[in-house]
Amino acid sequence: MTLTREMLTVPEMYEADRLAIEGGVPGLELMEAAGQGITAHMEQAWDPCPVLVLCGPGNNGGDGYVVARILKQEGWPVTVAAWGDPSELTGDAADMFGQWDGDTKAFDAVSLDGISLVVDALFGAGFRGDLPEDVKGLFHEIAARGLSVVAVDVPSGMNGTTGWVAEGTQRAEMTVSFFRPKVGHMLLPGREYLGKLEIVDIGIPPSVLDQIKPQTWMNGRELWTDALPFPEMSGHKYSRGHAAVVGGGVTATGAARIAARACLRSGAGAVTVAAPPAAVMTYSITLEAVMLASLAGAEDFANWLDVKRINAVLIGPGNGVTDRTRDFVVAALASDAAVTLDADALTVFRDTPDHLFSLIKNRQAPVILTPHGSEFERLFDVAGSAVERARAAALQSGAVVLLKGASTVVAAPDGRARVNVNAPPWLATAGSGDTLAGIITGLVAGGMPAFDAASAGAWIHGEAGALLGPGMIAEDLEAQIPAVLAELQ
Ligand SMILES: NC(=O)C1=CN([C@@H]2O[C@H](COP(=O)(O)OP(=O)(O)OC[C@H]3O[C@@H](n4cnc5c(N)ncnc54)[C@H](OP(=O)(O)O)[C@@H]3O)[C@@H](O)[C@H]2O)[C@@H](O)CC1
Ligand SMILES: [K+]
Repeated sequence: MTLTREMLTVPEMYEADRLAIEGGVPGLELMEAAGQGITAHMEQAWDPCPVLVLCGPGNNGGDGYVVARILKQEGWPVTVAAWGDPSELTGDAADMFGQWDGDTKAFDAVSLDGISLVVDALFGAGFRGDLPEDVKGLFHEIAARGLSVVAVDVPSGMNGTTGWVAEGTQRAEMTVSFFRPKVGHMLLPGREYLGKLEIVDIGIPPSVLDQIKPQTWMNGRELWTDALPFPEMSGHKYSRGHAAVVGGGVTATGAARIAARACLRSGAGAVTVAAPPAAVMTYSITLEAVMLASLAGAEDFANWLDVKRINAVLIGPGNGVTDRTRDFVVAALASDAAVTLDADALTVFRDTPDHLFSLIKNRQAPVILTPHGSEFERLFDVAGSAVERARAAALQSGAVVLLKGASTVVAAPDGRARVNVNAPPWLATAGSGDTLAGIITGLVAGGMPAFDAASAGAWIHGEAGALLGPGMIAEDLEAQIPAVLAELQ
């Protein structure tokens, strides 16, 4: 069931292609099926109209010649323009060019007059470097005329693994790709260039995935619903876990309150805010079901975690970049509880990230780090796409790393990564991250494995934001959690 959520890197897609051919599916059949899949989606979205098919020098161009042939057979007025000399095509693409029975214009001779729709079959998985100047020029003119573009596999210029786009890459209205989505399809900036993404079955047997063993998934309920901590009839509140949320000082209590409530709603049987004594009064008049403990220093905190058998701790929201915050993190990491570190609890280690990582690696219980982009950069010196960076950070730290962004990535130290894309843009609002950290901590307290809890937390958070719509504030999110959980049950 989880099979349909995998995403492939470009090398993995080439491997899928190779294994399918080795298993007896001819490459020409895959290309024919690719062309059929593209035209089927085009015919659903558009009535026959004058179409320009731009064909490149590799197999992406080969797909283009299939599209041109099928559309022409079905009565569409088709113009084909080739980038490079089509007589130099090799392999399946040369074969498909041979089967194209219309004219093929030279790239610099092409006119957009009278054209309504453009098929971009110039470069796909094999693109590297910069777009050629003449391609950029034509793309610019296509955009200026407001013509709709259908991209084959990826908009030409986009990297299917990283989502990176070369200068001049043209936004498509529809992108048709094959077998499984590519990781880059879900990452920015590429994700915004695709238009509607359609994935077509081209006859690659799914069994090739047993050999490829993809490590990246589109986050979604099929991946973790079974591990959600729904309470049992025989359970009582402490059997559902007791979470602690470390609270900030008197002028910064809101973040911990938001997180604690989200935590209680999401699976913890009980939640206590561990507050500095001076702030206890503020917390006590603003919390009801969430309990309160007055804890002066890290030693008291460590003893209390033990006595109360706290099984999940959240530190960070509103905590301040202070020695107290760092001491509380060290105490929490010395306990048996699962630990979520967010915001200031990450930033306090900006000068000593290796110290944090060694504390994480020297414990049994899981740790989840939930940085946004700049918090991430303070701890990790890694390059690449969001998936590559989150994965490298998880490996380096020994923690599950949830890197927040428009495409939030959750990575495990064993190399698995999930990309979450259900979050609406209005979810980027003050306090939203506190809610997310609270949800995750609640799920962990309820017994969910850390990687699943972080994945489910990101999804539930996104779904709650989507239910609310524009104008929502972080305080609203918590009240949506029951509806989202009910939908998952
Ligand atoms: N895999 C599958 O399962 C299936 C794959 N299929 C299709 O195959 C596509 C992959 O085909 P592909 O490997 O031939 O690569 P493709 O994207 O056509 O480009 C290579 C050509 O572009 C050139 N080139 C590159 N960068 C350039 C630049 N900056 N500026 C100028 N030139 C540049 C490059 O030149 P070279 O680097 O060799 O000098 C080479 O000539 C894939 O996206 C999908 O559409 C389907 O048929 C179904 C089955
Ligand atoms: K393309």
